[in-house]
Amino acid sequence: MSLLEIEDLRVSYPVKGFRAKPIEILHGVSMEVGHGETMGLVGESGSGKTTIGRAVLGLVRPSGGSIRFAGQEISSLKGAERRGLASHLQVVFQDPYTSLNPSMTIGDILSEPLIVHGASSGHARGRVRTLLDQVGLPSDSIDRMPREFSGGQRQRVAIARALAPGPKLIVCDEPVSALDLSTQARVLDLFLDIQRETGVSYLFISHDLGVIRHISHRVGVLYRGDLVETGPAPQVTSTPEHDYTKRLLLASPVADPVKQKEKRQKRRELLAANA
Ligand SMILES: Nc1ncnc2c1ncn2[C@@H]1O[C@H](COP(=O)(O)OP(=O)(O)OP(=O)(O)O)[C@@H](O)[C@H]1O
Repeated sequence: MSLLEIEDLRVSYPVKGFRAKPIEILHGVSMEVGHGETMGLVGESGSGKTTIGRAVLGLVRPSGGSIRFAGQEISSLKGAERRGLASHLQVVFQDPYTSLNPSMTIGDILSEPLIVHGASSGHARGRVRTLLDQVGLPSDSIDRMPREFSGGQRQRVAIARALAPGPKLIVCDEPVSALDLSTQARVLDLFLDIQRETGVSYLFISHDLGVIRHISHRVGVLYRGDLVETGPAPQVTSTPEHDYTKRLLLASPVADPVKQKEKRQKRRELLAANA
């Protein structure tokens, strides 16, 4: 049994206007995330990646299908039952500038989820030091404010906060796209190290095929609310089967200008063949 099993997931959003019908964003998505696995979810803006993450986190109610976590149906959980899941299911958002409370110290930001789950303040303080070490931040960060940190360091704090309750799965929603390239690489490596140490699973959302290739064991490609291709990361990101994935691959930038030119030509040919 996989840790997360999503089956025929449908989500619709309301549309403003008298008698306007809700618009369906996800049209029956099925996918799984195994224990200790990273499932990468890639697709262009508006394809519904974040909506899948929000449905898993209980932030949006599906109009159909099921979401099972560790064997339990969670799509209709509410109140205390949903809150009880929080220690197993965490999230890291895209923007490290807005996701941390600017008026709290790093120590308080990291202690909060521990104290909510019943830890004493002494125990929480000790655990915070371990978490800071785990994400590569100095222990004196504990008394500092988020504004004193760079974007990459703030994202490390956000990762530590997600790790605090010892989750089984972290939904990572574009967690490196607000960072510059070298910081991206370091934060991605941190995600990999943490997974090796803790066995946590990731549902890793990104529009960037390069990022997805680097971090994922398996990849799902989302196109306009449908999962059009799923498979091992090396296969999907180098020899994709679906035309949309081929276009996505040819649209991703490469450093070598000759290769970039070849890619542009292949992309033109593919588009012409499908015109
Ligand atoms: N709360 C909402 N109400 C109405 N429509 C929404 C809402 N949230 C998202 N949408 C629409 O649902 C579609 C999918 O959005 P979603 O954020 O899931 O896509 P995405 O693939 O994550 O895109 P991006 O990479 O730009 O974040 C978009 O057309 C978006 O405008």
